[in-house]
Amino acid sequence: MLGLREAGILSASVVLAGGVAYLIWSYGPSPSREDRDKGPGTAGKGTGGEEEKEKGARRVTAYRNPTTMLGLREAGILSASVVLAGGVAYLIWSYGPSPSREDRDKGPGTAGKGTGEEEEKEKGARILELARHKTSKTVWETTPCGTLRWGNQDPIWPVSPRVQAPSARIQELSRPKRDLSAGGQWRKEEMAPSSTPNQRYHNTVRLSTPKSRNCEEVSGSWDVLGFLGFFGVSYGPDGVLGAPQLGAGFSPPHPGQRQLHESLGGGGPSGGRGLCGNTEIQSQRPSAGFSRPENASTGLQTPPRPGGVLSKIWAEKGARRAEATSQGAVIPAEAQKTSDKEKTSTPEEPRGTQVLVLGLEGAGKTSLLHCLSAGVLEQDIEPTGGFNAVSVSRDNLDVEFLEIGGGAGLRPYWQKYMSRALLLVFVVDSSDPKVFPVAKQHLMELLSNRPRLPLMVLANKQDLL
Ligand SMILES: Nc1nc2c(ncn2[C@@H]2O[C@H](COP(=O)(O)OP(=O)(O)OP(=O)(O)O)[C@@H](O)[C@H]2O)c(=O)[nH]1
Ligand SMILES: [Mg+2]
Repeated sequence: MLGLREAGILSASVVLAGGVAYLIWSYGPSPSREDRDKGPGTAGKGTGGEEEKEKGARRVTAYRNPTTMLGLREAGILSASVVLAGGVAYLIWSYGPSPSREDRDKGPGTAGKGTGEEEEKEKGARILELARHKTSKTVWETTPCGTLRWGNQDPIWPVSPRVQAPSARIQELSRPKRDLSAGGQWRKEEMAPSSTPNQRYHNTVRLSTPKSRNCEEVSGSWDVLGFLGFFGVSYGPDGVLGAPQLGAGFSPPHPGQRQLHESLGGGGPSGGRGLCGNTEIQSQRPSAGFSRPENASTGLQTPPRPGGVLSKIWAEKGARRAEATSQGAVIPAEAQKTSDKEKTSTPEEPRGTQVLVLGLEGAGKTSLLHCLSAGVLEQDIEPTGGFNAVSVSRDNLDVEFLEIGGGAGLRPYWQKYMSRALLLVFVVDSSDPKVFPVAKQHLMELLSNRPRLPLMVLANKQDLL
């Protein structure tokens, strides 16, 4: 009516609001060049019946989509609408992809119909495809190497045949460790710094096969009685430690050994050449092992030497056993009371069966216990952080060798164990004369409370002299 159709305005209306007339229109596709050439008034009318039909069909399609209707699709506007507010018409649109070059060449009105529909179809097909239920992927190859796979596969990494068949070393480690219960039990005990002697934390450890210098050729299995006898610890008739007795056939003492003995105030060297290094030991003391003796009534194959510490241990154990038998008590219960009795007993009367093994750090206390329990000298020994114990059991005799670490932080605990000791074995590294004064000082302090305690000074590491 207003002749605006040739300008591309599809519809227009006049609105009267607030006394003002507004002309509101919406754009449509521009008239074709032919229409413009034909002049105003010709466009939109059609040149023939077919053309009109075609335009009518196009219009129907265009009205379905506002952007198509307004002819804005070619400008990249996907949707648009006209809003009338406050008497003003606003054209609101949103941009979309620009028309392709082909669409632009084809001219306005052509884009958004042929190719747009195909595009829509394509998009719809894609959406349908994405929405379709996927079949589960059992194996997804994500790396070119093919070993790493993700998905519902069973093994992520192929199991190595080495794992499936354990090595000989693993099998060896998994085997039960040597059972030393026949001769002696090795107990590694850890002691908390604040603990008292009665508060121990036992942690029983079986010795594994040690990677160590083999002492079999020296001692076979050590006979603890022979061992102590060899080192010549003895009592006098009054119970006072007598002069050390040398085993027959021992080599003359080394000068360093004499120096150690004199430094410690002894009257003469004690002989011997170390724990596991003297072949003469074997000849002097053939091993009796830890096996049960034939004579179960005495418990010993040969009685200990009269006057020695072992004869005292033997006599004391025999007396206790007799006493326990008469009172109907069992020996272990009696042994439990020993510590209580010791508190009231005089220091000059040792009541325990504990051989206390003391000495400065690195002297060889743990090595001694190893030799006693396993008959071998362990080389990779860690410093003792608490204490170690070896129990040597025979029918009538249980002797516990108790080592307390020799580090400076543990030496204050030494004195606490002195009351239970039957014998003190003080181990000294005889290859290190520098430590002799310190060792002597500690030894004197220990003996100040138990001057009559039997003492054996073990000059260790003779092989290094
Ligand atoms: N050459 C030689 N080395 C020895 C001998 N006895 C012990 N050792 C070594 O001396 C080192 C210390 O021995 P340990 O038995 O740990 O000494 P320790 O007295 O228990 O020391 P702490 O536990 O720290 O108090 C270890 O490496 C032993 O292998 C010996 O007779 N000769
Ligand atoms: Mg030790």
